[in-house]
Amino acid sequence: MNTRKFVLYDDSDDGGKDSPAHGASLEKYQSELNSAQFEAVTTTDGALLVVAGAGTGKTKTLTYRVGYLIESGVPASDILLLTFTRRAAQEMLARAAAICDSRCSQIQGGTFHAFAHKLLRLHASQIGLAENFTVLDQADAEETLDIVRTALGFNKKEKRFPKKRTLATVISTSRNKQLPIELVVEAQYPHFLSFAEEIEFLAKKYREYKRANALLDFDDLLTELRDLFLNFPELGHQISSSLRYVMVDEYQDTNLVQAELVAHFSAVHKNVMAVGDDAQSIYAFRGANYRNILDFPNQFPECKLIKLEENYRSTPEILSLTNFVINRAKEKFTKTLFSRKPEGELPAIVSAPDERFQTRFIAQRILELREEGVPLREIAVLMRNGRDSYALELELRKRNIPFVKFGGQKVVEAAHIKDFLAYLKLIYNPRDVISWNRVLQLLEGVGPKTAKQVIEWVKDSGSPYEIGGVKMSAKYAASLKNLGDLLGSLSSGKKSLGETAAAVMNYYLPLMHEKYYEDFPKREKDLENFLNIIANYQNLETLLAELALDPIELTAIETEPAKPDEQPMTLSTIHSAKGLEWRTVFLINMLDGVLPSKYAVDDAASLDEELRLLYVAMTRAKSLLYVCYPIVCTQRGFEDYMSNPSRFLQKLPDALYERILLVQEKRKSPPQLSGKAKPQLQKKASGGKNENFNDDNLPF
Ligand SMILES: Nc1ncnc2c1ncn2[C@@H]1O[C@H](COP(=O)(O)OP(=O)(O)OP(=O)(O)O)[C@@H](O)[C@H]1O
Repeated sequence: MNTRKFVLYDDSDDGGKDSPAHGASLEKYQSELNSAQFEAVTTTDGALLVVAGAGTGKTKTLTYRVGYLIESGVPASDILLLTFTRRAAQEMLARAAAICDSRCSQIQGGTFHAFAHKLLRLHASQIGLAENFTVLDQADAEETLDIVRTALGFNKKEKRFPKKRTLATVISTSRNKQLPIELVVEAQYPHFLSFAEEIEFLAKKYREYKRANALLDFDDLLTELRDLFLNFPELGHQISSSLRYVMVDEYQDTNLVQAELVAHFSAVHKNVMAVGDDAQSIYAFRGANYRNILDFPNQFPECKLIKLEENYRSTPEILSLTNFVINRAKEKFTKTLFSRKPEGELPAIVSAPDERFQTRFIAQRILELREEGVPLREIAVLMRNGRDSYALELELRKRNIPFVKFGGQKVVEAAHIKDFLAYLKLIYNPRDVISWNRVLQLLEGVGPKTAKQVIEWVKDSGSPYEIGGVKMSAKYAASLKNLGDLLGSLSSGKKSLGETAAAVMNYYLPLMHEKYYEDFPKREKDLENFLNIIANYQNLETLLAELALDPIELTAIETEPAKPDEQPMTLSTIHSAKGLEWRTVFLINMLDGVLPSKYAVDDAASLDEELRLLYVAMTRAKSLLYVCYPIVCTQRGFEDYMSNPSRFLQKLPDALYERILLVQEKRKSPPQLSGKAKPQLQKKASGGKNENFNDDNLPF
């Protein structure tokens, strides 16, 4: 890595001030951690790499290390803990606070992007960034690319030019993997190779456009911060001096820029700990490089390595199956995970006649588990794609089973919320062209052409909210003036965030009524719930940044508030289930083409990543694991076809699992399924006959 260091102050003579004072009572740590975990917690100085398998206590180790450092007298603000999601950070800090005290919640941290955002805001003026820069979320970044693409006339090429989403992927991959655009196009979109030069040019123009309009996309947050360290060494030194202890979770999913940032953060004190599991690397598609974890000892030559191999999460039965599955990966780093937990039930493979049966099986089984005393919050249904659970969501609602969903559509992706947020974004940054485009086109009669004219005026104007003065046909004058007056009056900062949001809501509701007449009541309810969420944020800047950096799931506002005495169960994509655990896990739609994805089957490295994804999913289960697939699937709502169970389920040793067949019987006891017959479980030891089931195998 080409990193130049400019160490301007000499901190070497600090009398060992980095070492914690060891005021912590070691007994607590010794009794609750195994010896490897204890070593990882108490080895605070220097570089440390903790490589560990699933469920071996990485999170626990990090949490206890935070507690240990704080109890040893390290000020919370000197500690940086980087996690993969904000949720993970919040959970970890809450757990740390339970071990130690509330000081733990004061440590610095969050995701790489959020921490980078915080530092860039803080130092914007010093490094030549506009202070009110806007963070582009994924959708906004694509819109911006579209604007640039259209301005360059690339959308009018005779041959099909790549769409905005493809362009965004190519540009982002090239930046995250630090590869030339041409190589990325060749590897991922060879049919667009003839456009490589244009894409390169477009990427350059996109960069310029963002700079000119004070816009930063996600990748910029990381690279701008990296550049801060490279170009402003004194400032960089000041930042790393303040970070005495740096800890990074999920290191296997960092990309090259993130690895560079870790080196910069820890450049002064050199106390850096990375924790990760190469078998759980599932973000290569976003530029993550699991080799970072292998390179860590090279990056930090005096690095100590600690392995965690005792799995505390799962029963030996679940562990045997997951060990077998991950050992099929072509490229792997062998770890021998073992469990001392008492024996439990074999994991089950459930072949359902069709998707409806799969859904009914899961809903019914959840109710049974609840009857048996398993709290709903200890149950999760995991899936490859967010859309895989739509039918199940309906069924759960029908049966009044409360759930939250992670990894599905985000609040900010829903059209009406996007509209609503566009006003707030304009109040914050009146030069946000994408938001202007959106809100202008909500006005009656205003189409893309008129919106463009107004935007051109806004760009050149010193007082962008005064759009009422734009020379336009009289039919728009009043509505433009209204809009400009609203935004202008709310931009003064005199109103609280809640009051601002309420005023926007008042203005927007009649427009929403026009635009979404069909399902207006539902959308209105969404917005009301969204206003409640907004009430938790301190100000507009924090709200917009956090929504972009860590979007809220749509079901979080759609679902009825959970009963206070019963926390909901979880539906989640596998990617969003990372780091979490539940007593019972259902994995649905385990079909070839889904997991592994049809886009991955021709490439060994991609197949390995899919296998790791399955491994992550299965290792979330503590006691019960159900791997389900429908034998017959339906596409476009009416065409049935025979599916293939995932190739990863083939040739599994019989001793590692049992099969469950779903049998439909007339009910003797009171009906639960709206008077219809309900499917019964029929367990079958896998003993030798594990060929795929078809309708003939099913006893009905
Ligand atoms: N030393 C220990 N003694 C008892 N239980 C432990 C110990 N270490 C971890 N556990 C428990 O094991 C489970 C898994 O731990 P944790 O979530 O920290 O693992 P992890 O390595 O982060 O898992 P993954 O990477 O799979 O998400 C948790 O329920 C945790 O409380």
